[in-house]
Parts: sequence; C-alpha cells; structure tokens
Amino acid sequence: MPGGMGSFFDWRSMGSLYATLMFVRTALRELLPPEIYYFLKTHFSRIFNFHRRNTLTIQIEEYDNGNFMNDIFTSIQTYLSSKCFSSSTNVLKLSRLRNSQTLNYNMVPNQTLTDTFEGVKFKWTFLVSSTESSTFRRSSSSYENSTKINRYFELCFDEKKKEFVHGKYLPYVMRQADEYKFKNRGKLLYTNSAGEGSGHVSAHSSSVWSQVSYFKHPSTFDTIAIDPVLKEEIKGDLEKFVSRKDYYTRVGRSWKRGYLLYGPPGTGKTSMIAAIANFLEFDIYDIELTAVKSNSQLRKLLIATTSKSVIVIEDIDCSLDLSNRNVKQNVYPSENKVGMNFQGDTTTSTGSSLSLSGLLNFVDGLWSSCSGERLIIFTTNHKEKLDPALLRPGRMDKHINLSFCGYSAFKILVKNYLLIEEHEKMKEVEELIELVKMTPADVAEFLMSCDDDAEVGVTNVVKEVKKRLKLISIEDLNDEMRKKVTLLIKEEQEIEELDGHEEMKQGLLRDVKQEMEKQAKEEEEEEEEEEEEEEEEEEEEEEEEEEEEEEEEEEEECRRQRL
Ligand SMILES: Nc1ncnc2c1ncn2[C@@H]1O[C@H](COP(=O)(O)OP(=O)(O)OP(=O)(O)O)[C@@H](O)[C@H]1O
Repeated sequence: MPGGMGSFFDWRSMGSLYATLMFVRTALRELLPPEIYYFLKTHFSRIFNFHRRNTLTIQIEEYDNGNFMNDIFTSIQTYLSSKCFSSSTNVLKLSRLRNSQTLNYNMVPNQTLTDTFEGVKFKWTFLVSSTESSTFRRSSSSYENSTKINRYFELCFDEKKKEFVHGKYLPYVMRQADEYKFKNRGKLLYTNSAGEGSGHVSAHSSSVWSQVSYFKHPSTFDTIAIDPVLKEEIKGDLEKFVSRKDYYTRVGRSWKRGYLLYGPPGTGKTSMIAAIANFLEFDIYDIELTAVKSNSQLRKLLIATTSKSVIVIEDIDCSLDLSNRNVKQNVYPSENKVGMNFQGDTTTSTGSSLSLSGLLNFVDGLWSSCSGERLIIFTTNHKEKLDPALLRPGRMDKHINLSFCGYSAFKILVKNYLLIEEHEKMKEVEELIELVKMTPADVAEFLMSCDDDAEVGVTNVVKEVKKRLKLISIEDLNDEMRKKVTLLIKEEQEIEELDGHEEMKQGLLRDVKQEMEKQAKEEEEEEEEEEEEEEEEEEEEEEEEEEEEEEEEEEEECRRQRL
C-alpha cells in the first residue's frame, strides 16, 4: 500500500536524521573547545525553544509556603467567578457566598478561560494536583500517609507583556475582585448602644461598635415614595459623591458628606436611610447619641468606622439639647451649650459630657483623616430646633425635606402596594391629597390593609382624604389656595364648581364666613375707634376755641379797665 510505504519511509528518514544529528552533536562536543560548544548549544536551543519561550506562565497557589491562605489566589478566584458565567465553558460550579444574595459560579479543575484586557489576551487555567506524604508517628511507631490537595491558577500570556501584566493587568484584576466582593457581600449594621450586639463583633471595632445583624432592609429608591425629581436629585448627588475621591483629595477635604433628613414622623426618613445604604452598598453605623458619654467616646466611635459606610444619627433634636445654646454667650455663642464647658468635657447633670462642640468636631471630620468615603445622615422632626452651626454646609451639606404625601408619592405607593398604575378614583385623590396632611406611612397603612384589592385600597384612601378635609381650616391652606377658595365662595355661581366635595365646601364656607365676620368686626371696631378719636379731637378743638375766647374776653376786659 502506497500510504503505508510512505509512512514507513518517513519514519525511516526521521530515524536516520536523528541518528545523524546525535553523531554530529557528539562529534562537536569532542572536537570543539567547551566555550564554543556551549555558545552554539545555547544559540541553537534558543532557536528551537522559540515558541515555548514566547509564553510566560505564572502560577498562583491557594496556600503559600507557610501554609497561609494566599490572598491573591482568593482575589483571582473572585475575579474569574465574575467572568465564568459569560464565558463559553460548558461546565460551571455553582455556590452561594455566605450572607450574599448572588449566585456564585466557579471554574472546575483543568478548565481554561480566556480573558481580554486592553486588547491583550490572557489564558487562565484552574488546576488541582495532589501530593502524597507520609509522616512517622512515634506514638504508634508507624508511618501515616496523607494526601495534600493543591489548587492553583495558571496565567499564560505573551512573554513580551510581562511588564504590562505586572503593572496593569494584575492590579486591575485585584481591583475588580475587590469591587465584586464588595458588591456581593452582606452589608453590616452596627450600633453603639449597649446590649444590642449579637456577640458577633468585628475585629476593627472590638470595643466601641457591636454588629447587630446583616443589613437586609428592603427599602430602595424604587420603593420610596417621594417626588421623582427629588429622588433623581438625591441619587445624582450620591453618585457624584462616591465618584469624587480625587476631587476631595485635590481640594484637601475629607471624603465625607452630611445629609439632614427632616420632616414629620412617618414621611420616610428611616426608609430613606435604608434606600441610600442599599443604593451605595454601604454598611450602616447607627449611633445612639444618648448612649455616648463624652466627646472622646464619640471620637472613638468615628475612628472605628470603616470606609464605605453610612453613619446615622436619628432624631438629633431628641438626643442632644441643642436649643439652649444661647444661654451662655461667648465669642462663639453657637458653639456652646448650657452646662457644657467649651474647653473640654464637663459632666452635666445627666451624667453625659457630650457637647455640641464635640458633635460639631465629629461632623467636621477633624479626626476622620481615616481614608475612605463616609456619609453622615442626621434625621429630625424639627429642623428649626437645630443649631445653625450644625446646619451649615460642610456639616449638613444637603437638607432633604420629606413631607406629607403628594400625588406623585401616592402613585408610587399605589404601584408598589397594589401593582396598578391607574384607577378611576385616583383623579379624586389627585385633586385633594395636597390639601390634607397625610403621611406616606398613613397612605401605606390603608393600601396594606385592603388585602390586595385595589378598589378597596384606593376607595379607603379617598374616604380618609375626605374625612380629613372636614377638619382642615382656611389657615392650613397656602396663600394661593386661600385666595382661590375665598373667591369661589364669594362668587356664588362658582360655588357649584366645588360640587362633589361637599364636606370641604362646608368646612371652607364656615371658615371664610368666620374670617369675614372677624374682618367686619375688626373694621367696625377700627371705625368706632376712629370716630371716637375724631370726637375727642373735635372736643379738644372746641375746648381750645373756648379757652381762646375766654382769653380774648379777659384781655378785652383788662383793656377796658385801663382806659
Ligand atoms: N416616603 C415613603 N415611601 C415609602 N414608604 C414610606 C415612606 N414614608 C413612610 N413609609 C412607610 O411608613 C413606615 C414608617 O416610615 P419611616 O420609619 O421611614 O418614617 P420616619 O419618617 O423615619 O418616621 P419617624 O420620624 O417616626 O422615625 C415605613 O415602614 C414605610 O413602610
């Protein structure tokens, strides 16, 4: 067979070629001086190993020599697990990281994944090997065999890219891994108040913070019911803040931002904090100010917070008496507080030496030279009670008013609770809801208690709004509304336009009548007063005239007597 003969011929030729080469090599080694021989050998092996030398392989083992976990291995594993799912491999390992919501895919042994960075291709392979070892046990005078599993990654790339890999690609991989780990970790909730901790205390905060739980509050910017324009503004502000590390460094400010959330109870201040933490993926440090005994303790708390965290002080007006700052005036009146020594910590009658100045320093971040971004959020139901020193930009950079439920907020709640966007009765709510003071919490309560029946839910809100309309008075309306309603009521034919809102009409009519009566009475009184004044003036004038006449008569009498 020609084919068979051909291959036989090839093998024979190759065999004789190999024998010849061996002969030449032996002859050269014998004949040439050793320096020349080794020079030629190196030169030729370079040519023959050209392909192999072009590729550099880096091995990254799970444990280093001292049997310590190799951080780089973990980071690479994380990085590759973020790439696994979208790769073209046909086998993947699935797991879930502890306290994480996300599914985690990993490579299986001997699997290869190609990654491209800045146009350069990298080949990653996950490998597992085992080594047998035997140890002599004196106790049993025998050898004990053990198997050690070695897991490692191999990174193969063009040797010319060595510097690129070292200086750019690997740092990029580490950064990406950190980001992925950060996004998929369980967020933590810490508190400083005694007795709240779960016993699980993180290393960095061993004495001052206790970890209450993993933070899993369901509130997000999708569920929060506020004016959509305000919502976008807040999200934009947060995104800008976290992306401006270089900016803060350049202008020499610590990377922090202060928010003040104010508004009546039940308008979503706590829900907003949770939504912010979920949006930024930050941990939460919830400070119970009443449990802080001194300025220095507050300082310690701040120092022990980690980067990428939200520091929360709720109901600031209830935690510190900030209203008496002007009782003890000095050069910095607003930086002082009654019963507090501006120079340092002085214990007050309540046993706490925490002062406003301590809090101001805390917010100023004098001691927060600790790196990383931090958001400080204060909440209050009474913004007017806060010291202006606290309110100024740099301390509370953004003031967010969370107020009563408007129509846009109502629509969000209806969408979230009842899964509908429109309902015929919503028109009525649109007209009236701005007139009554219903908080989103009030509305949410009605929407929750209707057992997912949209008709019942919306009807109940309409009923409640109408009920509250009876109670509002004209003083509750803003100037514009007041003018409008007064005009409507004065021009009788237009009163009919309020039909359908009988309760409101009656209430407003009553108020307007009262106000008109009051005005009429005041005008009457004013007129009476003016009349009285005029009468008095007239009387005075008459008296003066009489006096003048008398004087004239007297003078006349005197003149006559002299004559
Ligand atoms: N703006 C809102 N959007 C969505 N839900 C809200 C909103 N406001 C209040 N709620 C609902 O009402 C409940 C109470 O709200 P939240 O505790 O956030 O109000 P708050 O302003 O912090 O009240 P307080 O001042 O009494 O602490 C929440 O569980 C949430 O379901």
